[in-house]
Amino acid sequence: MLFKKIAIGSDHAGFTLKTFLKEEMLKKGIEVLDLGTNSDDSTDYPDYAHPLANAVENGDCEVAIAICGSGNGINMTVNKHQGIRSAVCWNTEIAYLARLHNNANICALPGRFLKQQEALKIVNAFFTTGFEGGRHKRRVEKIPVK
Ligand SMILES: O=C(CO)[C@H](O)[C@H](O)COP(=O)(O)O
Repeated sequence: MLFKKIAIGSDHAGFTLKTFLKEEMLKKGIEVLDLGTNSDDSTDYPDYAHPLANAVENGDCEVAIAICGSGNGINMTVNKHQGIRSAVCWNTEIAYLARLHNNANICALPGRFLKQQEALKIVNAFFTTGFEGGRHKRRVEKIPVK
């Protein structure tokens, strides 16, 4: 694992997977900042996405896991923040490339479409892969709207 502390957040559709992944990260000795939600009662994903993005932007954590039902809404929301590069990761190869080529700092997961063990493999791929730099650095630097 490249990171000692991560943040995690979800809406109601991601709550069960968030709980599972948080426990798995804690077992590995990773510190976890859990920004909610705290039950499967219906919620609005932006209410959890913005605090999660803020935690990464302000340096509380280098990386985070964001979960909603499809992964899309929470991904769209965190990507509104200038310092965030979030990728919806639905398999290990996508997670690997999100880090290697895109230097992604948030792993967005579709909680309603992943089995827990699949999600764990995806997160492990994300957290163990470094940024390749080189030509990818030039491209990543061109992402922000000036
Ligand atoms: O995936 C999501 C956003 O992209 C949400 O988790 C999903 O829209 C929630 O749906 P519902 O209110 O019907 O449980």
